[in-house]
Formats: sequence, structure tokens, C-alpha cells
Amino acid sequence: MAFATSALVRSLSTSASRQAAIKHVTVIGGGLMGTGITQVAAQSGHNVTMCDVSDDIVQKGLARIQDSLKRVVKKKYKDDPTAGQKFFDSTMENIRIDTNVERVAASTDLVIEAIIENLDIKQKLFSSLDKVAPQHTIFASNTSSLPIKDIASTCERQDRFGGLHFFNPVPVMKLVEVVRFGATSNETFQSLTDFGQAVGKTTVSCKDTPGFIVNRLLVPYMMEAVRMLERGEASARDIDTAMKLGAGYPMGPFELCDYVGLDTTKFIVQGWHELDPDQPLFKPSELVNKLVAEGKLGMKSGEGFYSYKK
Ligand SMILES: C[C@H](O)CC(=O)SCCNC(=O)CCNC(=O)[C@H](O)C(C)(C)COP(=O)(O)OP(=O)(O)OC[C@H]1O[C@@H](n2cnc3c(N)ncnc32)[C@H](O)[C@@H]1OP(=O)(O)O
Ligand SMILES: NC(=O)c1ccc[n+]([C@@H]2O[C@H](COP(=O)([O-])OP(=O)(O)OC[C@H]3O[C@@H](n4cnc5c(N)ncnc54)[C@H](O)[C@@H]3O)[C@@H](O)[C@H]2O)c1
Repeated sequence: MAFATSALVRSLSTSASRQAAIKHVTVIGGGLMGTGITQVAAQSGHNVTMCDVSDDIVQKGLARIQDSLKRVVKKKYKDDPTAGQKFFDSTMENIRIDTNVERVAASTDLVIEAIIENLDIKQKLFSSLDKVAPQHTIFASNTSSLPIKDIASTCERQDRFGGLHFFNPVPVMKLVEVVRFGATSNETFQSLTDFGQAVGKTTVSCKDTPGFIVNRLLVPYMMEAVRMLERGEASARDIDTAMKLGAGYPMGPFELCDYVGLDTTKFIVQGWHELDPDQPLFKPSELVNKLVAEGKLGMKSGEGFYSYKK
């Protein structure tokens, strides 16, 4: 028993010292995912700087965080509005916004990238950050589908690179996939796992395979629903109703495509198709490509398979 207790204390203090190392987090991308990751990191006491390409975007991102945080406060502090206001204020005090990623990364412990799902752009970003970030800084990508190994390939710090895959909406979804590739060190993997747990999520680990666990199963399902629609077998509304009421999913596949973003869905499928052109599950959809070309990206643009215009 004494051994078990001292082992527990040792393991807690090791874990605490690893977590203590990650005090300042830089989140790059102030869109759907970047705002959610910023929020949960700030809620759990980290100092976070959220970066994007323009003032307008980071300001809009900040407003989205405030709206989402109000929902969390309403639920968590329904009987104690004073404590709720304190939680709201202290969380917002932990957040900074910026448009100069190099400046921010020069003094950060962890960079989490949540920008557009494009390998070239992600590689360029990390390559420039690698030159300015301190030695100890860990880099992580929130990519949905791209190999972490490829994103890391332009960086020297291969051992301090991994995947941290959050789910949308980040404040609500309880999972983070922690992804390691061949070069990711055990310390980095452990720090990323500790960080995922420190922000209140359950972590699962996964090798660097296309789509990790969730998307490798979920995206082919969503695309199969789109192919059913394209074949004229059922309407989007009926397929959604069927999967919600018949399979117990909180959203039907078309609602989920709109929620994730049709651009992101398209990039995921396109990337996998290029890796494995003979795999029918990864076949791109003309309908999704058409909607994206028309600027119908789902909820975030006001229209996708459904219209969200008020
Ligand atoms: C592609 C990527 O790589 C990977 C992915 O992310 S795949 C996508 C994964 N996500 C999913 O599958 C989401 C599926 N959908 C759902 O779970 C639910 O529809 C949903 C949680 C989004 C919304 O739930 P729903 O009951 O329809 O709506 P709503 O009542 O507004 O929200 C439920 C609760 O979540 C809270 N909530 C919803 N969105 C929120 C947000 N952005 N911030 C804070 N709280 C939020 C609400 O306040 C509400 O709290 P309550 O239960 O105390 O009232
Ligand atoms: N949407 C989802 O459900 C979901 C879930 C998990 C993971 N992801 C992944 O997270 C990432 C972001 O997805 P999202 O849905 O938040 O996209 P989004 O389109 O909502 O936001 C992306 C943001 O990145 C910004 N950006 C683009 N290039 C940049 C750069 N060089 N520097 C700084 N900011 C830049 C854009 O201005 C935009 O605000 C993608 O890799 C996506 O695959 C998405």
C-alpha cells in the first residue's frame, strides 16, 4: 500500500511537472476549431494566444469564444451566477489575440495549428515557426486527415512534433486523439497526452494513419450518405432523419457535413483519394465539390446542404 501511494505521488508529481512545462499555448487559426481549442485551453488555466491572418478574423473569433463560454457558464454555474461571472472573466483574461505568429511563437511552450486543411500551407507555417520557437516548444497539428509526418517534414524538431486532434464543437466533444509518428519522442507524446487531459478531455492514442480513428470511420460514412443522395435513393432530409432516429446519431450525415464544413470535408476526401485512388470509400463527390465551388461551405457560410440564413 505504502509503495502504491508513493508510486501514485511520484506519478502525479511527474505528470504535474510535465503539465507545468506547458503554460503558454499558441493556437494558430481562429476559425471553428481554433476558437474552440483556445477556449478549452484558457478555461483550464493556460495562457493562450490565438493567431489568425487578420484583425477582423481574430476579433470575430474572440466574439465566438465569448458566446460559447456564456453557454458553458450558464450550464456549469446555473445556481451561482457570481462564480459563473468570475469563471467567465478569468477565462477571457487568459486569452490574447495576435496576427503575427512568429512573434507569438518566439515565447511559447506549445503551438497547436488549426488552419486550412492544406499540406503546403501547413508545412510553410511550421517551417517558419521552427526557426523562431524556443528549443523546448512542442508543435502539434489539429489536422483532420493529413499525415503528421508530412506536416512535420519541413521542421528540424521532428521529436517534438505530434498530432492533437480535437472534435467540433470543442467545448462539448469529450475526445482528443493524440497522434505520434516515427520521430515523435515519448516525452512529447506524454506531454501532449497530459495537455489533452489538462483541458478536460479523454485521450486516445493513434498511429499516424489516414483519418486516425474517428475520421477514418466517420468520413467514409458521411461520403456514402452523399453518394446515396447522388444516386437519388433518398433525400438528404430523410437520410438525416433515418440516421438520427434509426441509429441514434445526434446529427444526420448531411447536418454533420454542414457542421464540419464542406470545404474541410472536400479537402479530407481529396487528400485520401490522391493517396489511394482505387479505394472507392475515398472517391470525391461531384456534389460536394460543386457546393464548395459555389461558396456553400455549410453552417459557417450560411448554406451547404441546408440553408442557415435567417
Ligand atoms: C472532421 C473533424 O476532423 C472531426 C470532427 O470534429 S467530426 C464532428 C464531431 N462532432 C459531432 O459528431 C457532433 C454531433 N452533434 C452533436 O453532438 C450535437 O448535435 C451538438 C452537441 C453539436 C449540439 O447538440 P444539440 O442538443 O443539438 O444542441 P444544443 O442544445 O444547442 O447543444 C447541446 C448542449 O451543448 C452545448 N453546446 C453546443 N454547442 C456549443 C458550443 N459551441 N459551445 C459551448 N457549448 C455548446 C449547449 O449549450 C447545450 O448544453 P445543455 O445540454 O446544457 O443545454
Ligand atoms: N471543422 C471540423 O469539424 C474540424 C474538426 C477537427 C479538425 N479540423 C481541422 O482543423 C483545421 C481547421 O479547421 P476549421 O474547421 O477550424 O477551419 P476554418 O475554416 O473554420 O478556420 C481556419 C482558419 O485558419 C486561418 N488561416 C488560414 N491560413 C492561415 C495561416 N497561414 N496562418 C494563420 N491562420 C490561417 C483562416 O483565416 C481561418 O480563420 C483543419 O486542419 C481541419 O481539418 C476540423
